[in-house]
Amino acid sequence: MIEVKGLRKSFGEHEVLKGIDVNFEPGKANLIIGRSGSGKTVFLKSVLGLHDVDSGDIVYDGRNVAELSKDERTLLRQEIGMVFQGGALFDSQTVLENVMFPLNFFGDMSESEKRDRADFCLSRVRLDSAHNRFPAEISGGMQKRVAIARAIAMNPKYLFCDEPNSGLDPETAIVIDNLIQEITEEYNITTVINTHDMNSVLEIGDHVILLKEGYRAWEGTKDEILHSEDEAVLDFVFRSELFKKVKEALRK
Ligand SMILES: Nc1ncnc2c1ncn2[C@@H]1O[C@H](COP(=O)(O)OP(=O)(O)OP(=O)(O)O)[C@@H](O)[C@H]1O
Repeated sequence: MIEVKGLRKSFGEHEVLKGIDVNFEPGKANLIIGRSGSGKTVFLKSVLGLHDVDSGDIVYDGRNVAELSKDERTLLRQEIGMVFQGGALFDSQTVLENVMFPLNFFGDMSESEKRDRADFCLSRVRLDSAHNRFPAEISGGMQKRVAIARAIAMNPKYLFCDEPNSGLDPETAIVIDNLIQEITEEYNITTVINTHDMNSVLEIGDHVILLKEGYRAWEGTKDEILHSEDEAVLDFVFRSELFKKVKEALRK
């Protein structure tokens, strides 16, 4: 579990996160939603330790990040997988090499163990036939699968995904959402996903956190969001035509 308590983060005079409290449980897809500029990326980066925060606590299974030594932070870092926007694969490396990258960097496996692990992760994301191709030679959906395979290579306890669906058609986006959820449940990972995509909320929103102007404006499940009459939820939800239709149908 990841506990976030009273998280505040400013850039100069601009306070972006205004005291956020939230817990992320393992085995669940925890979704952060909110308008552009509401602070989703700053929040994700703050929890990941990529931003120094002004105040608040970030606790990974009892380990308060602020109190960890440099070595303990390095160990924690190895327990975290990340899927960045756009996949962020290395263009000059093959699919297999991309997945082996964290194993080369952190692990102490032999070459054949690393290959076996990368093979396993690629087959787990149902990508068995692209090992020797380069990212530019495969589709956007396949690139996301490679990014997920790389993120789970080190068997992470925590998985962070920043807009994992960006640039994908709706059908492929749902496949990727379901894959992330399956992996989250199967390995009991604490997964946190930033998303703009209301389809994702309907598909995999076990725990949804709505950020608004740096506050946690609402928190609940995908089913609760559909029935919520909360002002912040309505304000956000009714920007999505799909969601608007679903909600109006439920009201009838
Ligand atoms: N490094 C930075 N320096 C100064 N301001 C920043 C920095 N990073 C983010 N901000 C500001 O913080 C606010 C929240 O940005 P953030 O990127 O977290 O929004 P977001 O909800 O992720 O938006 P989007 O959905 O468009 O990605 C914005 O006003 C942004 O300008």
